[in-house]
Amino acid sequence: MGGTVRHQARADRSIWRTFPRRSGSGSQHEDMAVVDIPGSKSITARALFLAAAADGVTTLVRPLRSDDTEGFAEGLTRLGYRVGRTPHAWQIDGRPQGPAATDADVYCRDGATTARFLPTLAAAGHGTYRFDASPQMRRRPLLPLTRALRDLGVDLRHDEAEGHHPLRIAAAGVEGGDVTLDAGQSSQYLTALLLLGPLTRKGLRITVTDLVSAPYVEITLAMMRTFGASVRREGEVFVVSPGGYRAGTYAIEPDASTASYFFAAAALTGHEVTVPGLGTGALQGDLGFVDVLRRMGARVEIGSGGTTVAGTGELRGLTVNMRDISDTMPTLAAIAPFASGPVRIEDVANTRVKECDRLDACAENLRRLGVRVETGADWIEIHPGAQPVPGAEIKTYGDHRIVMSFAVTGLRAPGGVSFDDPGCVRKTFPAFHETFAAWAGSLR
Ligand SMILES: O=C(O)C1=C[C@@H](OP(=O)(O)O)[C@@H](O)[C@H](O)C1
Ligand SMILES: C=C(OP(=O)(O)O)C(=O)O
Repeated sequence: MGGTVRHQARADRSIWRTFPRRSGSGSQHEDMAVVDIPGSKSITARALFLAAAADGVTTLVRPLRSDDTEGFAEGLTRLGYRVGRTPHAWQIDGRPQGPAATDADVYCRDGATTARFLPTLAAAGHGTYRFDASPQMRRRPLLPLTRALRDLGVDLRHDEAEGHHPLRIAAAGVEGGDVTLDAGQSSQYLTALLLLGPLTRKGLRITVTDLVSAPYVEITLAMMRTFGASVRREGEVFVVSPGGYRAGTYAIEPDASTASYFFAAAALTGHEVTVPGLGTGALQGDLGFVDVLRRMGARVEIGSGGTTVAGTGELRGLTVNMRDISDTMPTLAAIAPFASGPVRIEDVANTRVKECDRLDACAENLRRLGVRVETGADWIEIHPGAQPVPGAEIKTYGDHRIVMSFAVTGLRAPGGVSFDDPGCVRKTFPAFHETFAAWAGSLR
């Protein structure tokens, strides 16, 4: 897709014209919307791994259908697993079959969950497996994980750059035992090892020296238990028992990081949005983004059936630590120019090793929008100015979150925003532009 998509403030029926006044309880908003958000990428990826590793046929209900998860499912097919699809469910047969089970080439596309989780599934098998990924994913690190796998006796070689794809594994099962891991750059290293634990002969005892994105590990632990594994945490040590996984039926909840764009847009424009299926009991830490919006002045209700965010006309500046929810850092950076004071986001060094260097990408695009911004090794500070934000072409760096975040900015920028690569949203939300434009257009 070329640079044809544009998200723009509406001059005729402006969605940012006036903010409803807050008074009393309940909703005073004329403008209400319910948005169905596609399934969680992180939960779909884990569910695919767990289903493949389980002892029978598993049905995944409402999996995310996007490039990352299609790539994960294709990877499983390459490794000899049967994946059946209907529009709303995928069925995975947990027994790899045919020659692919012992000799396979897997292409992980842009997906770090695929590129980091699938090699550990392969390591638990018996055969020769080669993994490669897109240029974007090849640049992203995985050395702490591959080092830990080698420490556990896995015969693993990086074919080109040490600690990066492509890599090959001559697998003969994993005995298990003690291993130490630094997950200060990515929690996905720890998730990959945890998922492997029940497939080893003796189980795993993983000592973690540092950890970012900790709520993603909670998702992993919860889902492993649902699939019948025994795992416990003793401070910095994670103890996983052998015994494999049980097949079953698993329903995927909506993606909380994706929902952040709609929540942020509501807070920014003074409208109200409800995302069903993502409420109390949700597994994903990124739902915590609504607490940031609440601190800024939005009204937030998290109920058993879903979450509602309503803009109040107030969008206060703040300082916030986003170590646990850093996928929503660009969402906050993109609405920060409209806050009443500076917005400082801290402890997000790992966002520099995502699909792109997100601190630099946010700073670059905010500057294109005429906004003053400063960055450091692990922080960004955005200074709203007195002038309106005119709009700009956004440099995406092939990063879906840069596109989806700055689409929100476009709702308040009279000149709107356009993108050099709008299609990169395919990674997690192929229908983003249509869905977002239709939703924004429905607001009065
Ligand atoms: O485990 C997961 O599904 C994810 C963990 C996070 O990555 P890091 O742990 O690398 O921060 C997050 O950014 C990514 O989108 C998904
Ligand atoms: C960082 C992300 O993806 P991943 O690490 O799974 O490729 C993301 O979706 O923002």
